[in-house]
Amino acid sequence: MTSTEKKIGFEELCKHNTLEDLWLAIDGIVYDVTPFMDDHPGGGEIMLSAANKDGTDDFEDVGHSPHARELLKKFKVGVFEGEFGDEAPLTKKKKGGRDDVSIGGNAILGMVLPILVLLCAIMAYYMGMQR
Ligand code: HEM
Repeated sequence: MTSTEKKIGFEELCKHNTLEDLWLAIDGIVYDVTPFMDDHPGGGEIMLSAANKDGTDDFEDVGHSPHARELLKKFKVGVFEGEFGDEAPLTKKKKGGRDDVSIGGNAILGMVLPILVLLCAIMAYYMGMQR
């Protein structure tokens, strides 16, 4: 690594997460694999799954050949700096908001109501038999 190398953080990495513009962070190096999209033997789409994160495991899990590793070198744009986040900053969604609570409430109501109806039906049946 030299000091003139471009340093790329998580936020910048996540700005390039489409089929038309894709950067991957593999082993601490960031690669602009956009020109390779159409030529990738595994297809372009599969490389998208390694966007917005440390793509090292995805790359290694496939067992890429030394030829693939050699090819990778020419797409280098810089080195990754900092921490990887859980989600892409631009697509981050709020979790645990009021909507979540109301969805959970409805789900419970949807389960409890049929059980109550069933219990009432069973009680009514037995009360009818005792007469
Ligand atoms: C990290 C995301 C990536 C995933 C998930 C991925 C997945 C795959 C898969 C599934 C294959 C097998 C295709 C088949 O035979 O059906 C493959 C092959 C290949 N990939 Fe990738 N790939 C990724 C990134 C890359 C990158 C960045 C390069 C190079 C720039 C690359 C170069 C190759 C090459 C040359 C092959 C042919 C087999 C070999 O030489 O290993 N891949 N990849």
